[in-house]
Amino acid sequence: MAALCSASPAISTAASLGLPARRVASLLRLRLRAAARSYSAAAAPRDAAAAAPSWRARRRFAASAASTTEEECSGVETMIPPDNRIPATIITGFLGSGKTTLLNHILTAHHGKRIAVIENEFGEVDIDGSLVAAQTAGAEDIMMLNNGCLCCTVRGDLVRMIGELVNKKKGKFDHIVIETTGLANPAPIIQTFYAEDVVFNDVKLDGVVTLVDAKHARLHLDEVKPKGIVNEAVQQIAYADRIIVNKIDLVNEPEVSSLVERIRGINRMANLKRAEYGKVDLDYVLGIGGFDLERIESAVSEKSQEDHAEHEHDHHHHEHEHDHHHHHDHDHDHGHDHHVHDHTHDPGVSSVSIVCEGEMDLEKADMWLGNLLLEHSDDIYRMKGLLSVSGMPQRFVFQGVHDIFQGSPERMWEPNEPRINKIVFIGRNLNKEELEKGFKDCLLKK
Ligand SMILES: Nc1nc2c(ncn2[C@@H]2O[C@H](COP(=O)(O)OP(=O)(O)OP(=O)(O)O)[C@@H](O)[C@H]2O)c(=O)[nH]1
Repeated sequence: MAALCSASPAISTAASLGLPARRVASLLRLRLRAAARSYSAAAAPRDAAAAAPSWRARRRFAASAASTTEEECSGVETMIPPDNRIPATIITGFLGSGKTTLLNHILTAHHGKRIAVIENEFGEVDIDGSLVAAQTAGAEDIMMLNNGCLCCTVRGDLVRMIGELVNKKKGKFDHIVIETTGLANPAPIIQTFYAEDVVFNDVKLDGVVTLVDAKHARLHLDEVKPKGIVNEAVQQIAYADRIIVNKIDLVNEPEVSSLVERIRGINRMANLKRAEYGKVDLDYVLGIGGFDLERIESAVSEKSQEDHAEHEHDHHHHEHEHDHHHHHDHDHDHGHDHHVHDHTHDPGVSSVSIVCEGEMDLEKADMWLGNLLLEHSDDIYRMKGLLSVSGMPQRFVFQGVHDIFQGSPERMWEPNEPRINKIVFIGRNLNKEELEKGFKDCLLKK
């Protein structure tokens, strides 16, 4: 097997490299194994300058996995190397949910960070007055993207702007905040951070913050779109690391709770807070490391444990709701098999978390994950996991966004620590039973 020789955890974007399907299939199968090998066989960079070329190398995982030989790798790496790139936060949320209000809160608060802002106002020529005020108050630089929506037409502009910021102003700001239009699907914006060298080498995605309008969100979430058209309100929640249910002054407590439950059905990985006028602690939205491997545990641990139990409840609840909304026109057997029902109707966007004890067979897990992503990467929006791999003294952590995959061994297992494997998926048409079976089939048989 060809080995990846990279100092950093491996990232692959096989499909985005435009490779033929068969080649992509074999490359995807190398993900876990190559990531594990790159870790154990390569030397850690000592500083940011040394780290820079390896970031490039690891994103080109698919290409280098095929061309690098095992003998070229040397040294032993014992931890995930530091990432000193400039963090960037994406603020998203439906029209009028409070994105600009949150941005102003960020810019006017005392946090000592110098923030550069990229604002995507669809079709608008000028920034609104409040933002100008905020600029005076705190923003290091405000750049406008106003020729279209970030998620479709202006990705090139975003890349150019980030490049410009980095080239001309590096050292003058500590954080980039990107406010998207209310109709943006965050996926292509997230992918920009991995797909473009200009961005990837100097800037890292810190997190996706999604504002949800407590008063109007349900309307947008329930909107049935024509086949093949994404519901942006759902997508924005699905990709979030942090969710702010905003404008709670406009609704009563039961309304908020039912909305929170609905949001949890879509995304169980994100933290969620309720707010008025976007007023949240700044460390809730900045410096969150939503895509950092070393923070995987917090995304998949207690929350997913506790969510796991809740999920069962939600699952029933949603199906019940679904039945009543869409099937008045035929008789409904409420006593029928739960699982059969699951397969006959589109469950939409949801989260699935799986926890199991035991040791994973790396070959099997690699094959399973490779095939899963090959067949379903369009539907798997985000994924995070922590594995106990047979023969590996460290915990193996990974995360992915569609076909982008990043994984690495992390800290050592403690002597008496239970060997638990956890994986959380957020995506469309997720089949929990199938995923659970596939994951558990990768366990080493005793
Ligand atoms: N009552 C109430 N109004 C709010 C709250 N947060 C924001 N608003 C108001 O809601 C309106 C829309 O807020 P914005 O921050 O402009 O929302 P946005 O998401 O940036 O809007 P678009 O850019 O048009 O998508 C403004 O008039 C805000 O003052 C809140 O918590 N409660």
